[in-house]
Amino acid sequence: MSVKGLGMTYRAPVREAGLRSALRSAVHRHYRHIEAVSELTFDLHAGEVVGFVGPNGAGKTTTMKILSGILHPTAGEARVLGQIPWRRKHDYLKQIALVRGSQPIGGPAELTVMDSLRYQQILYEIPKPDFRANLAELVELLDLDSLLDRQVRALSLGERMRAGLAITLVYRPKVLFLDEPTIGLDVTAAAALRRFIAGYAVQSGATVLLTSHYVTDVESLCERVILIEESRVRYDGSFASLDYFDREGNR
Ligand SMILES: Nc1ncnc2c1ncn2[C@@H]1O[C@H](COP(=O)(O)OP(=O)(O)OP(=O)(O)O)[C@@H](O)[C@H]1O
Repeated sequence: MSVKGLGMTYRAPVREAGLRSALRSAVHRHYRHIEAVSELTFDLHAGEVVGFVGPNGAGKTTTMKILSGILHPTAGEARVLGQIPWRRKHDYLKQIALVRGSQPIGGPAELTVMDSLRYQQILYEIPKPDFRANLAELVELLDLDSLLDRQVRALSLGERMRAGLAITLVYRPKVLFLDEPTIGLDVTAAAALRRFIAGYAVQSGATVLLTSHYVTDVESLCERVILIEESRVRYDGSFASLDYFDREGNR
């Protein structure tokens, strides 16, 4: 994966409070430009697990959305698996995944976990034997047996995260963007998830870019860390030499 001079400026409408301002802004719209990501440059090698850290609003989620093809950047270049992410080629989307801890499962919440998994099988054209093998492995690693016939809407946050990972990983993405995977989880669930991610990365050889505000996640999973502050890369190196968490605490 290579990212060169990546930039993203959002154009957000500005509106003051009150009815008069609302009417005025319907006629004359004013916009504010927000530089979310600026001149971002880094390379990731295949199979690396890299931490992507920084304070709230630094631009981490925006970067992940660009690299997973959800957003079109306003500047710069990126190649992931030899492709330009925002072209959203079917072949590209089949090989990558973005999992957000705040929203681990997309799609209708009325479906059961098993239905959602089957839906992925169809969507990602996973051959039956592969689907069966991948599923069996994920069910065991994520302790999913009792969740398969449950509706997504009725799952707790921790259960939703486990199910969300299975739904994503069942198609074996080669590149995984994990955005705050342990957010809101209790200590035991977070530790189990970290063990799973570490094991999955080694066994699948997937490249993982992971954001987290928790030092334990980054320390236990990532030798290398990229620190982004105010939309720019401030540090790219070993976790051992990073002083961000000492300075900022577990944010
Ligand atoms: N859709 C949007 N429209 C306008 N501004 C946005 C939009 N999404 C994000 N931003 C702004 O872009 C900046 C970067 O946001 P982003 O979500 O990428 O940060 P982050 O590093 O992931 O933060 P956090 O740690 O809080 O999740 C912030 O100033 C945010 O307010």
